[in-house]
Amino acid sequence: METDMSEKPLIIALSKGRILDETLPLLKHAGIELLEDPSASRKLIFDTTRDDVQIIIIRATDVPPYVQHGGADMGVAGKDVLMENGAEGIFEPLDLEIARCKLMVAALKDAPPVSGRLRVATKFVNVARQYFAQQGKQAEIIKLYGAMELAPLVGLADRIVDIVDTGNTLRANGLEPTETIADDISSRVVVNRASMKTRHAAIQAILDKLEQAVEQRRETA
Ligand SMILES: Nc1ncnc2c1ncn2[C@@H]1O[C@H](COP(=O)(O)OP(=O)(O)OP(=O)(O)O)[C@@H](O)[C@H]1O
Ligand SMILES: O=P(O)(O)OC[C@H]1O[C@H](OP(=O)(O)OP(=O)(O)O)[C@H](O)[C@@H]1O
Repeated sequence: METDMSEKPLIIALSKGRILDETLPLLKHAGIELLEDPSASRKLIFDTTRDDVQIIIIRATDVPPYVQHGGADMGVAGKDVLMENGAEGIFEPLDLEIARCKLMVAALKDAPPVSGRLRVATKFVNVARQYFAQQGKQAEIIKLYGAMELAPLVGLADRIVDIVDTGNTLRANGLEPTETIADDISSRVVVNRASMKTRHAAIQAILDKLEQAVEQRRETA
């Protein structure tokens, strides 16, 4: 095992919203707490109660590339984002069991079957392309960055591929799920491959504490 000779703090990448909110209590168990409230700051990099750990707050979809290319040693990302991005160069050692949801295909309620090429609107273009190819269905994938539910309503697409939790967003827009692509989406800890070697002791200690926190929460749930 290589020794960590680095003086640099270990960097953990999180994204604003549910991942930050649900990961912070788990990190607290590892003695890592933010020294300031990120919602009251324009900063992107934050000191923590541990001198050797900093937290960066970036877009959810940017966590994999940051970790992959060493801009962060570790991070937390939704499995959906990891499936879309590809997991080359990153380890995925722990399921935090937070932000649970499904990745589904949806259509207008009672939509007739489509003959020929399906038009599919999504931000998960790689996942969608692969899924419809596996199903042997021809699909034209339309890349959107949000509000996918709108696309079938205005005739932009026949189907969407999106995250579904309660199903409220689909229902509110007259849509219904038609197929499940993945029913086990949750947020995972990801670790840069090189960091896993060079900073193994520090990273493993954090992973162990996070795992304990996940188990404790599971027992009290
Ligand atoms: N409604 C939901 N319920 C539960 N988990 C969800 C829900 N929506 C998304 N998630 C999960 O949480 C992760 C983060 O979602 P979040 O909405 O915080 O960011 P985002 O909108 O995907 O990112 P950004 O706004 O930066 O583009 C997603 O990758 C997914 O795994
Ligand atoms: O099945 P539901 O419980 O309605 O959840 C599904 C919705 O949640 C996500 O959006 P989110 O609330 O994260 O908003 P955003 O993608 O615009 O950030 C997703 O993009 C869906 O629109």
